[in-house]
Amino acid sequence: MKTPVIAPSILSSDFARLREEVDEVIRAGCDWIHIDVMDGHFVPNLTIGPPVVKALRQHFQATFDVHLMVESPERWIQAFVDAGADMLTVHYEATPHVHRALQMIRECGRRAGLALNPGTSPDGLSYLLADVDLVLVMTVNPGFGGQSLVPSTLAKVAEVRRMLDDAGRHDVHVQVDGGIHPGTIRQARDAGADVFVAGSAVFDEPNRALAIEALRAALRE
Ligand SMILES: O=C(CO)[C@H](O)[C@H](O)COP(=O)(O)O
Ligand SMILES: [Co+2]
Repeated sequence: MKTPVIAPSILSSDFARLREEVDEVIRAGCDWIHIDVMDGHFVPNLTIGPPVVKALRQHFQATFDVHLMVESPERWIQAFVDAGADMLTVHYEATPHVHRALQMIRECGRRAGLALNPGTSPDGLSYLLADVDLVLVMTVNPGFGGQSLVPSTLAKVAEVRRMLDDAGRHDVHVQVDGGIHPGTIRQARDAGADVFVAGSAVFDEPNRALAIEALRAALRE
């Protein structure tokens, strides 16, 4: 089984203290920093753009996992690469040119992720298995933190892991995002996920080290 990756989503952090918030979760032992980019079109919320990623990159060497919830993400790939993203995840539903978007990310020397909304079938993934380093199975509808995990998405996690295994792509990460906390993380792991995004479960807790440890402890149970 792959080593679990804990990726706090800064969407739930205090944006007025963003640098301190990121510093705190890195010191608390998180693995990646998950950055939610929303454009007000693909999802009904607006968040972070390349300047904020660039500003954080001046201070941190951690892995920046950039989740692009934007229409036509291919327009933004170069800007986020230049800003310091290590991996970029695009939504299957956000562009008719998803294969090209994944190719562009890899041509920039970055890891490419493909995200599937709760209502999206993983069938299309079968044509993209060679082009992904990560599959993000959204466990909530994208747009906001603090939602409850949609239970039907866990069967999709298992299906995606099976497709990857059948294709010999054991190296590909399966990420879950939304509603992950100590009470749900183990189910997601048992379904086949190895990367766990957690926003409110980390940033709504006063002690972030304890919050991250609670997630890891739930995985060990
Ligand atoms: O992509 C996202 C929302 O679209 C966030 O990463 C996700 O919602 C994390 O928040 P929480 O852990 O509080 O559910
Ligand atoms: Co996200």
